[in-house]
Amino acid sequence: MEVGFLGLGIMGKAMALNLLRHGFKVTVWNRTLSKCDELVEHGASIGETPAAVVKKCKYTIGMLSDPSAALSVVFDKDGLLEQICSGKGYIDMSTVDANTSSKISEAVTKKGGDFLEAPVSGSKKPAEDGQLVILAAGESALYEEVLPAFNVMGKKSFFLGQVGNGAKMKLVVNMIMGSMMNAFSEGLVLADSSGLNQQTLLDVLELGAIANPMFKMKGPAMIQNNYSPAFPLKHQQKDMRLALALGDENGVSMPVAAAANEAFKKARSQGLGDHDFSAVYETGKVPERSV
Ligand SMILES: NC(=O)C1=CN([C@@H]2O[C@H](COP(=O)(O)OP(=O)(O)OC[C@H]3O[C@@H](n4cnc5c(N)ncnc54)[C@H](OP(=O)(O)O)[C@@H]3O)[C@@H](O)[C@H]2O)C=CC1
Ligand SMILES: O=CC(=O)O
Repeated sequence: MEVGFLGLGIMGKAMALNLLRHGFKVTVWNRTLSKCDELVEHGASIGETPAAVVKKCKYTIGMLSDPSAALSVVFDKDGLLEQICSGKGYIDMSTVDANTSSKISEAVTKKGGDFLEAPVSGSKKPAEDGQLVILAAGESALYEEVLPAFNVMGKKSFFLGQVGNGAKMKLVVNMIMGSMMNAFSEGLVLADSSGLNQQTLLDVLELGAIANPMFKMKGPAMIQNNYSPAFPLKHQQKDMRLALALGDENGVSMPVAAAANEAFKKARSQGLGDHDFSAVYETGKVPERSV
């Protein structure tokens, strides 16, 4: 299967490499074109523009940072709309809101193409290991056609019905994750400030009812102040913002998520946006008390 891939950031690079490793022919494009070089070393071809990629490939996948990037590769000059047509499919795996996804879907289908949104749950390591959870919605025939690619990138794919449902599911999941990360950070600060050993807290958490892979993976790095980015904080804040907007649309009160969003915003204003989202821990630290 020949697949186009737009967006070679933390996730896109790992996902495209997995496709190459499993024998897919992959044509890649990235806004910063030099990021394509490593993929070319692994056998990928380069498309000079999103339109050039779509011209060459029956199926094209997008993995872009946010709604504005997702819209840009579709609607801007040399964007994929210039070449999408009947017989071709676009699969947007970026985390965006349902409204963005619907705009893209309408434009693609108006040109005769097929559209699927397919955001993913799972971070850098699951992307590298082909262990993502794929939350697809849109054209069901396209879903069936691209399952071989999903099976390489993920451990489980869900088909959730009409366009928008994948985006919403992803935002709900990440709203919960971002809120949990803030509770965890506050717990680490409270343990430290009240004279407890943070590693012992991690050991206790690991053995109890709220043990989870995120605490286990992020905790040891956080207490070492290591925030090497797997999931950039700026993207987590974008997801909180979009989830809160979804809450607004549906009249759902979300005070916990709203507080978490404020903490992520504060972290961004402190220059932590490109660090891992666990760097929100820094915002809660108690300054050295003067005696
Ligand atoms: N990292 C993670 O753990 C996870 C991330 N996600 C979601 O996946 C998506 C990608 O995340 P991730 O790979 O971490 O992000 P990165 O920030 O590492 O990569 C973002 C990508 O988007 C491109 N991009 C940004 N702005 C534009 C633009 N205006 N036009 C064209 N391309 C643009 C970047 O290009 P350039 O290289 O030129 O900057 C880059 O390829 C996001 O929606 C994120 O929320 C979902 C699950 C997990
Ligand atoms: O979107 C981030 C993730 O870890 O999932």
